[in-house]
Amino acid sequence: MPEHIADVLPSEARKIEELRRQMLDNFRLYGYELVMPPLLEYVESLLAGAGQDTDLRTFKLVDQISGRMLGLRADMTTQVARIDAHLLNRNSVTRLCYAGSVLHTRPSGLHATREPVQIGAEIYGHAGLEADAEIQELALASLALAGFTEVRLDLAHVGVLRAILELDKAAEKDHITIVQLLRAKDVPGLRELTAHYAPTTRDALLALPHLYGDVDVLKRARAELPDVPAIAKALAELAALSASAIGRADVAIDLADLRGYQYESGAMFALYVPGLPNAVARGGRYDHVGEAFGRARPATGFSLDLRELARLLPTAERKHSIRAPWGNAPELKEKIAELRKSGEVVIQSMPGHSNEQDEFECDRALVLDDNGSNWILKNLG
Ligand SMILES: N[C@@H](Cc1c[nH]c[nH+]1)C(=O)O
Repeated sequence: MPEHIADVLPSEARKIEELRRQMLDNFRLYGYELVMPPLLEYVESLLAGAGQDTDLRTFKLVDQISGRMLGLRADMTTQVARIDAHLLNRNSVTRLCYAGSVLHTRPSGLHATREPVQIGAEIYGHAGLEADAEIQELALASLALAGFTEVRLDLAHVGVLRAILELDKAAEKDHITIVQLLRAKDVPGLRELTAHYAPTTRDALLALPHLYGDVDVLKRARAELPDVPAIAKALAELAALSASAIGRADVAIDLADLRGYQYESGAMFALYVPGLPNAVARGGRYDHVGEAFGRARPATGFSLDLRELARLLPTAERKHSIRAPWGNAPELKEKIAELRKSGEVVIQSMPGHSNEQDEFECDRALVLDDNGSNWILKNLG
């Protein structure tokens, strides 16, 4: 097997599948419609509106039919945005959800898989914070379904850095380097790069790595960052979103968090659970991806990797099941069908073999009673 590619064996597969069903069912309760974008498509449409990171993470191959370059999806969010922009052509609010494998050319961490199972939900057509708040609530509800009670919500906002850069042409030119330095929290590097910038820009950029902590950070940010409408608006949005998460997660603000800086255009969040240093779920606003498909639509959503989440959960208990003989007798077949209909797992033994499963534990057997006329259940001690 290639590195960071692996089979998913029964007990793990069961955990992933159970989570997938629970989360999709919950999305449905909020009115999200399921879509299934293709595993691969032309690279231009796959990467439309996405950043350089997604490009580097995307496996590419040549299409034998068209001779054009195809990409294997590394993130389903842009595909779902394309579906909203091109195919649905609705003007009102559209809620879409999805679940499927994505592929990464390189793993995102030491133990990360290169084939995550991505699940997520997106809202199109509403620019207000209500949509962001619903997505945030859905992401938290998804982790609650998986059994995580201690969750930290980190909030960030693309608008803050963008507004600072707009104040200074020199800084705008160094945009990509600045993002890299901020991501690495490399303050000395940042100090060197910003030495010749206007003092307000320099001070603002150097303040960002320190603007991390509980919601009081927002007050500090108002005092330390330039007093321009775009920054005030971003900070107000973060205040509102942190208020809507109170009681459901520990909220932290991180104004230098740019790890998901791909297509995002507004407030972003990351969810953390104990035992894992990386975020288990990410989301945020990305209003400009639709434009790349010719139809600007406000957009916000979140996604997470079910494989990674399942890894953090204890092994699922083996399901109690019933062992039955193999046979053609109508009474036996009828009895087995009846038990299965009632939700019991009935495993018929193949002649000459015993059963071996990771997932099921046969605690009962279907046997003929003493008269040899009725099929009854016998407890296996
Ligand atoms: N797909 C993004 C998260 C996201 C979903 N919708 C908007 N943002 C990611 O994997 O980081």
